[in-house]
Amino acid sequence: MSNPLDLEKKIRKIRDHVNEYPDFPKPGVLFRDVFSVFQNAELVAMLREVLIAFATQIQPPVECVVGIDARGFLLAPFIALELEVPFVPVRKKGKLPGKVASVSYALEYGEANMEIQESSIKEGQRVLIVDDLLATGGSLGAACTLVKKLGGVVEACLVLMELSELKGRLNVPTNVISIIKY
Ligand SMILES: O=P(O)(O)OC[C@H]1O[C@H](OP(=O)(O)OP(=O)(O)O)[C@H](O)[C@@H]1O
Ligand SMILES: Nc1ncnc2[nH]cnc12
Repeated sequence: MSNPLDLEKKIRKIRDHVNEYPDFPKPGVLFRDVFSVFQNAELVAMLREVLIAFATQIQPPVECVVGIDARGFLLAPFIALELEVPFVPVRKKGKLPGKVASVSYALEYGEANMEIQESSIKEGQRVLIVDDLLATGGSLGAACTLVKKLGGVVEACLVLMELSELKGRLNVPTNVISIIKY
């Protein structure tokens, strides 16, 4: 595993390769596109290494990694594979088969729903929730609610990017670790 200096260099490189799109998907939003990092296999390897370095610091170790629809699905499996624990998806309403638990959450304008499969988390299981980006905290907050509904214990949330000025971490009832802060 990298020493902290190497890790910082890798984080800077990843940051340099997150493309920014002004006024997407609506005026006033500067969209930060994690997919641009995935254009380059060397950067993907760095991203995986950085995510694992942060996730393995979490104590006690987590027993399950939850990824949030859709871009959390790019990141969470790297961590689950390394820790040799299950990966569990939280998805937008109507996408998951079988019995699901649901929660509604606030968007910038209006409301949305997220779901998790009921049997996916065991009572008392220690969970890490992963997403690409923290903005208002609505998505991470909703994922925390779902994990708790199933009896899981959210040890931490981990995001690659945090839009600090939106103060989204105030809407997340657990420790939030962010790798790149804007
Ligand atoms: O902190 P919040 O205000 O909840 O915003 C963060 C969420 O917004 C984006 O996903 P989005 O909801 O755009 O869905 P997508 O991944 O399907 O594009 C991003 O990938 C996070 O999941
Ligand atoms: N600025 C942003 N860039 C990418 N995804 C987002 N989700 C919410 N705000 C976002």
